[in-house]
Amino acid sequence: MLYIIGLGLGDEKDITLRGLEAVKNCEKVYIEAYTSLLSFGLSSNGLSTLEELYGKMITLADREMVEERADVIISEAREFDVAFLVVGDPFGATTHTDLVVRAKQSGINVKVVHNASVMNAIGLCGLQLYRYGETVSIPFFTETWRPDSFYEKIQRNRTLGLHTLCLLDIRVKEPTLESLCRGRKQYEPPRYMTISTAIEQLLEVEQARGAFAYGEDTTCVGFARLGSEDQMVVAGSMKQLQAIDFGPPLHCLVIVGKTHPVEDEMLGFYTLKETSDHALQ
Ligand SMILES: C[S@@+](CC[C@H](N)C(=O)[O-])C[C@H]1O[C@@H](n2cnc3c(N)ncnc32)[C@H](O)[C@@H]1O
Repeated sequence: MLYIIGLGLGDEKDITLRGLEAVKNCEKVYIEAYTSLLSFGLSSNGLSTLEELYGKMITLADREMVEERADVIISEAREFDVAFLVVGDPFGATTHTDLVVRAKQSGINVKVVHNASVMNAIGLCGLQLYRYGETVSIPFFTETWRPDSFYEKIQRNRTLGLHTLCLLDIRVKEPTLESLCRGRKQYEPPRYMTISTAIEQLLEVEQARGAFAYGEDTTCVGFARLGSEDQMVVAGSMKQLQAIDFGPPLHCLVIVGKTHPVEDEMLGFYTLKETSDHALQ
């Protein structure tokens, strides 16, 4: 059996009882470490916190292992129970659907244990799930690669009066060119996009496209470290949020569409006038 288990968003305490029971019964435990991040990170310290709690060794699975060597995980699951842990919910990132499909096609039983995902945590600012449009991803721009397909999607959402959840890029562990040339894979440290960078890129694209999908004065909500003790939620214009230091990752951003009066009341609790305490729960 292959168990795909969501860990929630905060720390080691957010696993469900159902998930914990499954992990404890599995012979091998993998953790996926490239689509999200627990508040304590997945450094060796973070990993040993989890290992201690589960009473199991955990194998850190990078993108290459999950996407190119999924058959190893699947063939192990043919022999014994395997747990594959995902921060957030297993289906909060498209990539894990592929693992489920491949396992099922190989005749392996798959059991999914759900947990909180960024997709439901954003509701805490009072914007209602059914008033959200299509979610977009904002990738890191480079000198030569500045993809902007998110622009039309945001424009469409805003024309319909809908809110847009923007997921911000995570660049994890690319081997440096130099290390590859020397024949030894050495990885770059991960990069996590901040709200400030996301807004800078969004405004750059608006300036280039000029269709007034949004602008400096558009109301947004910035979220940092949702689910952790020091989570931060602030509502304000793009320009205002760009100037705020939201601290360590992960961050995401919502571009607010047309609001219902109840949404306005809730958003009021997070607007910038009361910034003495951003870490509203
Ligand atoms: C692929 S998505 C979500 C994956 C995760 N499995 C889930 O269900 O939440 C990853 C993106 O969601 C956002 N995100 C995830 N967790 C977050 C958190 N705790 N606080 C703020 N943003 C978060 C970030 O923008 C991050 O790059």
